Order: sequence, then structure tokens, then C-alpha cells
Amino acid sequence: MHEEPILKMKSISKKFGSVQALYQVDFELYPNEILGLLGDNGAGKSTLIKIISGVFTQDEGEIFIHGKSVTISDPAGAKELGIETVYQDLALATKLNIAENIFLGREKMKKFLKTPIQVLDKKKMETETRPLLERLRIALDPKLKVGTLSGGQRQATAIAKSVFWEAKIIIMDEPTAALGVAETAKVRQIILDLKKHGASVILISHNLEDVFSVADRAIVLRGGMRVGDRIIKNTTRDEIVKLMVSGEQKQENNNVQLNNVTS
Ligand SMILES: Nc1ncnc2c1ncn2[C@@H]1O[C@H](COP(=O)(O)OP(=O)(O)OP(=O)(O)O)[C@@H](O)[C@H]1O
Repeated sequence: MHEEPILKMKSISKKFGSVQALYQVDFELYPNEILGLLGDNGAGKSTLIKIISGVFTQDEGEIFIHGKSVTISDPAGAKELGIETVYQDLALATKLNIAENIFLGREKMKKFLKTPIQVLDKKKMETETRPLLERLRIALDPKLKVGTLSGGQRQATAIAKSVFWEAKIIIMDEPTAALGVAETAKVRQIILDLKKHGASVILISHNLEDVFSVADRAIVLRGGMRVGDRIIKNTTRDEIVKLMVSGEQKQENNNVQLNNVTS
């Protein structure tokens, strides 16, 4: 791919005490791309996405959005840049309905003329949520309480929320963990729909089938370093597993850092 990345990270390093969680990691995400971020436990995946989503700040390295250098100092700053993260715990309010969750923190209020009274405009929130769910082919009534939904339906709600707020970059942390076969298939379809609607997705998953069924490309981390970058249609599950387990000993053409970096 030769177009400009929507997100580019250059030589990102992060230490926690004496633990080098990331070391000079380069990372790029292209417009309209689904990118799998893979690696064994402790490889540095969560640290990297937390830097992108403003939870952590890198010790070294630079981040560019559409070629422009940016500082992402907190999660609100990431949202302003169009970056939304769907964490494993989904951060939904189970006692509220789907529409109220979509608008959580950014509620629509009814205003009464000549009084300071404001109440939630539930009808408006539901009316705006309905076409959103239809667009993503999520067959759910916006009035359903999130507490009554299955794991897959909750995942769909969390994804719909990020779409509603026009995220350009959607980060998903293990979206199919703990889902059954049918629900996993539905979540994969929603991820493909996100791409159809113009978003770029970073997908962290231990499930290689997720990555092979939806992703265009995969970046592999190992021991805090980037050890592989593969176009999915040109690689195999075996090759990816080998990269995750032992990295690779030949220099790639895209600045992959090897374990024995000499600086
Ligand atoms: N807040 C923290 N404090 C101290 N060490 C941390 C912290 N977060 C991560 N680490 C360490 O940084 C390294 C990378 O961890 P990270 O969670 O990014 O890996 P991961 O690839 O997401 O792993 P997993 O798949 O197990 O979630 C690990 O050695 C981990 O113990």
C-alpha cells in the first residue's frame, strides 16, 4: 500500500519500571484497513493500543494522524482525533437501554421554553439509534435494556456507539472472546461493515480465525518489538504463529526491529 497512513507511530518505546513493554515500535494503519495486532501474552499489544487511545503516553517516539504530528494526552484527546476503543469490558450501562448507551455522556435533552428544566429526550435518542443499527445490520430494538442482551449483542452495541460518534479509527480488544460461534460470526460481519462504511479498525485477538476472516494485514509484536508485518492473503496461520512464538531473523523491508537491535 502506498497511500498515506491514517495513523503512523514512529519508534515508540515505553517502560514500566525496568520492564521494557515496547521498544522502538513502528506502526501504521491505512485508511479503510482492518489490521490485526497479534502477539503472545506480554508482547506489548495492550500497551500500544493504550498509547493510541490516550491511556498511556509513550516515553519515546512520535504519533502522526493523516501525516500531522499529534500528542494524545488523554482518552478525551483520542476521541477528539476520531479514535474510539471498544474494550473487552465494553463500558456499557446495563440498566440503560441501547439508545441511552449510544448517547451515554452525550445525552440529548428536551428543553422547555422559558424554563431551565431539562429532561432526557428518550424518543429522539431512540429515533436516531434505529437507522444506525439498521445501517450496521444489527437487528435490535433501541429500547432494549443492555442488561438483557447476549454478549454478542452487547459487543454490537459498543461498536455501534463508536460508529455513531464518527470514529475514523476503531480499536477492538478481543471482540470475540467469550462469544459463541453464531455471535462471533455476527461480530466479524459488523467489523467488515465498519470497513464498508469507511472506518479503519485495529483488531487485537488471540483468535487467529478472527484475523484471517476479516483482516487485510497483521502486525506481530514479540517481547515489545515489532517482528512481523504480513498481508493476510499472502501469509498462513503457521507463518503468523511462528512470528508470534519466535519472531523472524531476517530484516523486513519495512523497518521491523529485530530482537538483537544494535541501535
Ligand atoms: N501498568 C503496568 N505496569 C507494569 N508493567 C506493565 C503494565 N502494563 C503492562 N506491563 C508489562 O508490559 C509488558 C507488555 O504488556 P502488555 O499488556 O502490553 O502485553 P499484551 O501483548 O497486551 O499481553 P496480553 O495478551 O497478556 O494482554 C508485560 O511485560 C507487562 O507485564
